[in-house]
Amino acid sequence: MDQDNLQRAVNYTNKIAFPIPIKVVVIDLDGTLLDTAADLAHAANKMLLELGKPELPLATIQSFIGKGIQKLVKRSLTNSLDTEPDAELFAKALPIYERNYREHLYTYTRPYPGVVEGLNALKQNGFQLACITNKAEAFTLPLLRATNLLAYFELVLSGDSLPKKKPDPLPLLHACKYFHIVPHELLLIGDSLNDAIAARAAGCNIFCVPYGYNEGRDVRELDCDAIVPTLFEASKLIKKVI
Ligand SMILES: O=C(O)COP(=O)(O)O
Ligand SMILES: [Mg+2]
Repeated sequence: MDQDNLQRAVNYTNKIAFPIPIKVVVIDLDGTLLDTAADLAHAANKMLLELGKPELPLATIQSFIGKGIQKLVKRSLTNSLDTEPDAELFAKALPIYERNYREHLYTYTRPYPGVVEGLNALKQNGFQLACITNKAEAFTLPLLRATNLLAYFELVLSGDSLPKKKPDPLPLLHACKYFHIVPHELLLIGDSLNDAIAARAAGCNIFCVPYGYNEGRDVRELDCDAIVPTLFEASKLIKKVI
């Protein structure tokens, strides 16, 4: 299946029976609910400018999204995925980044096509909804509020809500306890390896969207149950169990 078709049709990557019986749907934020890359990149380039460093292209910064704000700052400072920046430089850069991001949190940020329709369909079909993101809570809640998405979610877990974030299974296992369900009754919908690894480690179902970030890699590399073009299409692949 080529990229264009991937954006249009469901790609069943796992030979399991659909619709999958599910009780709770957990949805990732950056790259799944909201297209946040332009505002995240704007703050990163403002930070680089203030530090006297060269700006980076949007596509490069987009590939740095996925493991939270601190990692995004480290990656932007070093222009690489895994190099540690000088500790002093990082300590100086982080508050600059946070200030710039706070000031332009939702200038360009919008829900992706099919998100609102998908959330409405999931609610109508009786699913309980949660949002689990690696984004810091100080940014998650204002963003969900500003885009009118907050009211859909009974539980919101951010990157700093618990001692560990995705790809660790802890946030998903925490959600299972919160909703009194077992992991296979939970479906995570995400855009990246952090979601896929966390879901598999927790024993949850996982769908991926092809329009997100995935740290710059092809979404077809991920171990997931289906690649769904929109949240609305995802809602047709699960059935509510009591
Ligand atoms: O904050 C990030 O880097 C990614 O956040 P996400 O888990 O919502 O994709
Ligand atoms: Mg994401």
